[in-house]
Amino acid sequence: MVKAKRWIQIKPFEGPASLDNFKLIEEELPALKDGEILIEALYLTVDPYMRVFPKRVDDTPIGQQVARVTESKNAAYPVGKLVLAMVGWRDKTVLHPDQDNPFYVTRFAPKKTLSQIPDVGDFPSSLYLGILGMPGLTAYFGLLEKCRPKPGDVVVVSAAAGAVGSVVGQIAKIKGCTVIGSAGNQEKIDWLKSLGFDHVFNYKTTTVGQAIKEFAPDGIDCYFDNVGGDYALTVLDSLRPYGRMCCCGQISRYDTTQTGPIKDLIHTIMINELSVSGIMVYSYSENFTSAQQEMANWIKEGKLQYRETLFDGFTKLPEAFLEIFKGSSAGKLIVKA
Ligand SMILES: NC(=O)C1=CN([C@@H]2O[C@H](COP(=O)(O)OP(=O)(O)OC[C@H]3O[C@@H](n4cnc5c(N)ncnc54)[C@H](OP(=O)(O)O)[C@@H]3O)[C@@H](O)[C@H]2O)C=CC1
Ligand SMILES: CCCCCC(=O)/C=C/[C@@H]1[C@@H](C/C=C\CCCC(=O)O)[C@@H](O)C[C@H]1O
Repeated sequence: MVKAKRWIQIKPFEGPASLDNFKLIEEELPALKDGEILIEALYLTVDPYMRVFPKRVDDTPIGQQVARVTESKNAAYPVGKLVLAMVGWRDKTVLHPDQDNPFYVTRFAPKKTLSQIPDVGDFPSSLYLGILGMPGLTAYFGLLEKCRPKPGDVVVVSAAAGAVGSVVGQIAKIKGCTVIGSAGNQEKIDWLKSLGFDHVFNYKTTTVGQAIKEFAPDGIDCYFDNVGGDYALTVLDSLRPYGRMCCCGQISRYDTTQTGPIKDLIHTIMINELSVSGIMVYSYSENFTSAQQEMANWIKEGKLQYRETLFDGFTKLPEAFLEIFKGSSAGKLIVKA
């Protein structure tokens, strides 16, 4: 019998998430049936949506992991093979490779629990949870398909030092844009400047309105919104005619019970003929591999850089998750099991 650990959420979030919301349990896994495999987590992702996505299986928080097959009754999945699995915060899992993803919701999640690691080059496998995985793909499609940047455009990106924002800003530079990013501490600001961002400001000490006045007095062409709230409303109001906004996330609103004021955006959108689009990255599933290949090439050519903040140990999952909302680390947050 194999003993496995998994985290469960023992009480709903009320206000900011805390360690008390989670508990680690141990249980025995069933023996493998024909066709099934046992996988063991190598790297687990923590992402902002985990704070608000309502779905749970066995009270286990949602999430993808890079895992290794360690026992197999399925010839297509030999021991040692690496896979991507949407099984939540579990260190070991018995599953059938063809099984449907219990977290599946149209456009919001992969249809199957298991996905293949794309063959785009020799990279550390943790990157398939970050720059070559869901967050990187969100940046790629959100920027290129929704913001449609042209050379010379002024692009603003919020939460710019995060897994999504840092890729957005770099791709915008590859496309010849002027990039303005924001982050919450000096270390992140220095990193973003080293990546080639033209202007970076600390949104905790400079309002986005002040930053726009200083760095983009003639207005903005593209806004990649990761934070929502008043920040988003301010940038929306500074978009030039035919400006594009990609509404990617509202992290400023996730870790709280409060909701902010809703303003009437319709007039602004109409009068400036703005395209304000939502994005759900899995709508682009069919084009993932070509996007991953292009980003992999950019990484190899030194045009795209990545950064990871690693938490060491499966027991660190809740701590890593809370870190998202503290905002003190840059790049992709990953837990090494
Ligand atoms: N639509 C889609 O398909 C997807 C959307 N997303 C969304 O993209 C956004 C970024 O995700 P990702 O890059 O993975 O996140 P990360 O966890 O990498 O980065 C999160 C960062 O957001 C900033 N932040 C945290 N709390 C707040 C707050 N209250 N107000 C303002 N900023 C805050 C912090 O940086 P700092 O304070 O230094 O700026 C923090 O480090 C999220 O809103 C997420 O939901 C992500 C993936 C897919
Ligand atoms: C719900 C707030 C998060 C929105 C932005 C975001 O981070 C999206 C990430 C998706 C995620 C699915 C998340 C939420 C879907 C909500 C569905 C519902 O029924 O309310 C996951 O699939 C990876 C990203 O595509």
